[in-house]
Amino acid sequence: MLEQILETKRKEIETIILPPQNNVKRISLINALKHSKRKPALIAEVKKASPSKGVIRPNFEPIAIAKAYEEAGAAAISVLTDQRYFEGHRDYLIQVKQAVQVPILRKDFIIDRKQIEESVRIGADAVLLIGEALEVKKLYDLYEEAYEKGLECLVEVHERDTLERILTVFTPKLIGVNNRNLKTFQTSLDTTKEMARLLPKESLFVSESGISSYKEIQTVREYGADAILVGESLMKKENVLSAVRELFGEVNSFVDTP
Ligand SMILES: O=C(O)c1ccccc1NCC(=O)[C@H](O)[C@H](O)COP(=O)(O)O
Repeated sequence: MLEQILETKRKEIETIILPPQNNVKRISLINALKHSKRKPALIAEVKKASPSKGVIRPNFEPIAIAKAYEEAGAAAISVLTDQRYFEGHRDYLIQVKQAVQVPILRKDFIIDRKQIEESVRIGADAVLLIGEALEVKKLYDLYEEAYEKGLECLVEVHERDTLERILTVFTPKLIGVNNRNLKTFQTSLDTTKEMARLLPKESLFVSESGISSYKEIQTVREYGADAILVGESLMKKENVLSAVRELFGEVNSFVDTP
């Protein structure tokens, strides 16, 4: 599946028309995660659909969702901008950035400098770089390019080998361990557990995907996660504000009937 997505991206890059520079105040994702009141800090995802689940949220209103996430105490918001597989759009990120004060992560398949420039112009604060999608040298070049342009990077890994390869070249400031197997789409928090002990102490650590309960939050916290990235389980709930509170064990999910 990843190869299929990347093939689509390679073709799309040719067609990207860079929008004019959007004058926005850049906010540090890393600082927001470090200083979050919620522990682990929450990166809440604006996600309409996915290759594994199809449409998750038919009634999709990115601005309203983002504002609710912010009100619920999310430290940052992740916006999927891939159109083909996630029904996202770069315009959603532009709109969300204007509507909230928390940092915005552009969640897409970044494989080229042109996408970094595009991310700057649409107002992203950080971009995702996926270890399995890039040669380490290329990943490092994009990482440097992003930082030079004022963006931070979440360097995501799914497999131990990928992490080990990256760490021979550099130490990312922010590392995401993705619990989703890219071949089967199954999620397992064991991935977080297994990778946690390999992570450099100086990197901030995000556990991504497949988190849907307070118990699971406690589990990844025990494994050492500083932050979590959650999409589907929040997007499936009509009221995302109370969905965040439920996820963090603050309100009961049961509604009493008379
Ligand atoms: O979500 C998918 O099905 C997917 C499939 C293939 C590549 C990436 C995919 N998701 C991107 C993400 O990493 C997630 O949207 C993010 O971590 C949130 O995960 P979840 O809470 O499970 O929606």
